[in-house]
Amino acid sequence: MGNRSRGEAERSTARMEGELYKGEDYKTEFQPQNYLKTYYAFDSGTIAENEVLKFNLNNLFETFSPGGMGGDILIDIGSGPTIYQLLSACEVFREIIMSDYTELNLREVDKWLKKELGAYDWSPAVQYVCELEGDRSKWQEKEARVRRTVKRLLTCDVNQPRPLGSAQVPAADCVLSLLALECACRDVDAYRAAIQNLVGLLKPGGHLVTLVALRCCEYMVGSRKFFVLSLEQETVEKALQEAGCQVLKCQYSPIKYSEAFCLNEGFCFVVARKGPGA
Ligand SMILES: C[S@@+](CC[C@H](N)C(=O)[O-])C[C@H]1O[C@@H](n2cnc3c(N)ncnc32)[C@H](O)[C@@H]1O
Repeated sequence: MGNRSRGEAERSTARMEGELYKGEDYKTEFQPQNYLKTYYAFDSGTIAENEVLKFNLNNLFETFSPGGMGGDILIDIGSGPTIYQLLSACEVFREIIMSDYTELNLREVDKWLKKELGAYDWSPAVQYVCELEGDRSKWQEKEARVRRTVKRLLTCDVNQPRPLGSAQVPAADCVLSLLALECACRDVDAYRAAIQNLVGLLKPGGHLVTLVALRCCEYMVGSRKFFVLSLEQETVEKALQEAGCQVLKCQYSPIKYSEAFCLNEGFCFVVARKGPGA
């Protein structure tokens, strides 16, 4: 067995047979750099993944352009190692709180916030959003604005009634959660509960913004395969309504990731408003 332990050997055999990681596994098996390389290479990456990112950035731009939604506090839930989701929102919220299930993802974000050596280069995505806003040359100002606006990095678990645990966090004007709930929830009941947990973080009248990969069952991060809950657009809308929200927008696109990385059938980008009784 050379210098590999028996445990390691068993683990790698399990992987070859297609072990599906989920839940707690995120803390040990989800490698931020592999995730970024595969899904967020943008200019130098694969066409399908670029199209998904553009769909996402275009919708975020429409949602958070000046004159649209804005306010004091935005909480991003399941941020992962990424900051692209804040490029439009940073212009219209005073304070952004980011959060993820794993410390490693938060560390990766922190590297970028502090401009540390080895931090991910988001400049192609930043330039793309600046172009949508009308001036591609302002990308460094936007990066500075994201760095100024993100005030806290917290751990979270969407499966808990209080996803941010004991952290003292004011009720939010907006909760953003992109591509995270379908990874975190083991079944539709858990998904419904997670939506309610996120709605609980909002002020009445606040907005929940979410992007869902539809009919997805798994995705790759490096050599690790992760479970994804398969969701239909109707299931997403119904969960939001049951949680006391009014669905204001549900933008469907048939685009897919590259099959080698992720099996899904389309996406929906949803904006919902928390009702007074929720
Ligand atoms: C596919 S990534 C999405 C990351 C990022 N939001 C994006 O748009 O690329 C899924 C994220 O969900 C997080 N996650 C997994 N289980 C979770 C849980 N129980 N609560 C909150 N986040 C969780 C993972 O750590 C990971 O960062």
